Amino acid sequence: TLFSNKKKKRKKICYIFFIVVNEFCERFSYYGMRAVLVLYFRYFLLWDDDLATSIYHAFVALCYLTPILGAIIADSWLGKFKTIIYLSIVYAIGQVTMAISTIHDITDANRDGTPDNFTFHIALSMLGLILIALGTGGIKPCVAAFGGDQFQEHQSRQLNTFFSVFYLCINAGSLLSTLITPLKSVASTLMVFIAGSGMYVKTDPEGNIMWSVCKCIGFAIKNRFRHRSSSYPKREHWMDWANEKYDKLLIAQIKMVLKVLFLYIPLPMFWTLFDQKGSRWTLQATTMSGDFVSILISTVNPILILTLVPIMDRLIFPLIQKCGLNFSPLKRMTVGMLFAAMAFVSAALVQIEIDKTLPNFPSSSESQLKVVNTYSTTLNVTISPNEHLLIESFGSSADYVTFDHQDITVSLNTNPVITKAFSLIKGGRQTLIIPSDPTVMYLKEDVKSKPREGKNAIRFVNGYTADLNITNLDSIEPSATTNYTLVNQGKRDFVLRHGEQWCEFSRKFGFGASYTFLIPSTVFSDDCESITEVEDMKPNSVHMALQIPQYFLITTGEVMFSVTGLQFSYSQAPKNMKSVLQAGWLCTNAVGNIIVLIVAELGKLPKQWAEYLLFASLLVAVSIIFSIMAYFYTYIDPAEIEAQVRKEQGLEPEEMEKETLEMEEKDEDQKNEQGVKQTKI
Ligand SMILES: NCC(=O)N[C@@H](CCC(=O)O)C(=O)O
Repeated sequence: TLFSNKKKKRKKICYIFFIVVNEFCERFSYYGMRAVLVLYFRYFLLWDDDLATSIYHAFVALCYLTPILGAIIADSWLGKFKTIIYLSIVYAIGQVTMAISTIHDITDANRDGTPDNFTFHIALSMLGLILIALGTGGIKPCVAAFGGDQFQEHQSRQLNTFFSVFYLCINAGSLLSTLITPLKSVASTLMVFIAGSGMYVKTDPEGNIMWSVCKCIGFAIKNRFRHRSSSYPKREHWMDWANEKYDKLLIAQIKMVLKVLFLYIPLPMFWTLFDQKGSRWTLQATTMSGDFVSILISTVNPILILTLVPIMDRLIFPLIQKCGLNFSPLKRMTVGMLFAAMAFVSAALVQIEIDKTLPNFPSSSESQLKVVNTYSTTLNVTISPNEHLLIESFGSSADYVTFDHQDITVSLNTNPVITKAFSLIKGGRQTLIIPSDPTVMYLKEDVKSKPREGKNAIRFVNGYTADLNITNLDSIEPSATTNYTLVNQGKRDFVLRHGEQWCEFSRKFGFGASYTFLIPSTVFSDDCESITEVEDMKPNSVHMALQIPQYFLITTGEVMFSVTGLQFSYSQAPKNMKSVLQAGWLCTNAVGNIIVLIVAELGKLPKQWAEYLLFASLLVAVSIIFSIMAYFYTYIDPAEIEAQVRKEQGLEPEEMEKETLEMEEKDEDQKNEQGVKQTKI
């Protein structure tokens, strides 16, 4: 017995391996593609930030809504195994379609590097994304439930370990996806999964279960309405009004599912906060300094998951249990929510620090102006009605001057005095450039927010007497100013050229600054030494390491909330509705994403830290509601309830046989475990 049990255990580990490796490959492909999706929208399809972000979130939401479809197909029609195979093929076709949509040569007839027919590329990429959402979402609830199906009812400890390992694989896949291309993994997902085919425990679909569930619920509601008069005796549960027509077992199963789905109502709020990691927190990082921005953003969550899941599973949870505390799944989920709320409090504190260092940007009714003087002498600049600035040659005003009106008149103390009227941009920042010929002074628009991704915005004013060529920029005419170019942090070299003359200058950049470089007429004679720099926006000074606590807190919350939620959804679902409940669980994630979309559309509170605190408070309120709901929830053993109902109905011999077999196996396992313990002693 000992030998055969060991063999069985090894076999189980082997086919569980196929399932978790399958999940690893699938997540690897999904996250790999997702990581470059916004960049594809921005730089290939040339969409603006808002559209790119909205379509990105809509895609993520769709990926978490399609599980309903996958679950219906699996539980009612194909079974989980075939659903995973078929939808993986859909997924692979989606990835290939997406890959084809990125080949600009297909429509680039004039070979200028940009597609000629954007509609074709947009249509193809949208088709690809829909297929990927169908594939990834469709197989996701089935893989988790299918993995769970490989365990028997008495193996709850192993089942919990499975879900932890499953979650580890999700995050290992997402971590590695940042390093290797996603396409290859779709094929390997399928191959790995099919390789284990002969070993899996495959439960058969039980007819169109979702349709039966809907009809049964519909009948219960109709019947209840028909018997609304107080002369009819009340029933224990409103679903009992379906008793007249439907099987007691189906009614009992629906009651179990509805009970859990009701509990899910407050859960999207967790995902609303969680999903802002990729939006608000990423934006926060762009206003901070530190050279690990992209690595931090894409890898810190999976790295922490890989570390925290084993620590929680092997150390923290057993320790809590040893202290005699009952840390039930629903309590863990509540604590997980509180951790996420703390993460947002931490984000708010970091934001307050950042705000102290941010420039004072104009409000929507204000205008800001700075003056740059490239005239040969110091100038006295008067801006009506009462602003007086003394500006050295090749210097600038100390900071921006804020106006609550747009029409200004500028006077220079030249001989004769030069006066010119300007109209400023409402809510904008501008620089008044005074060139070597001050009569042609002009306004140039400045950046009014921190440059993207911690980059630096730079531009040049040509005070030289002829056209100049600067590395990577178009030629600049005398007295003109270039538009801003974004440069990365670190040392950058620029070569200035006019005909045969040239000189080179280097500059070390930090993060998120903006500069205007003033090129004097002597630039070639002093080898670029005389180029002066005007700091339009200071570099970021709050270090990105300050974001680590918020990432740590939210990931701790995720481990408590999400891993437990997965296990809970599986263990509380009746056998024929395991994938449906997994899909319900994933839908909480979809709703969370949709809320993020709405919040992004509605705009922000004037102060970002206040928005973070608002979200933290909302989640605390929701977790209180959830803990009250959880208090009234009684954990069930779906198999036991099903067996009881069957018993009441009179068991069929076939089922009785199956159950006896399972009981015998359970006994065998227990005896074996005791045997192993005795041998160890
Ligand atoms: N760390 C992110 C992560 O693991 N995300 C999961 C979502 C889990 C869930 O919704 O239950 C994933 O990508 O599968």
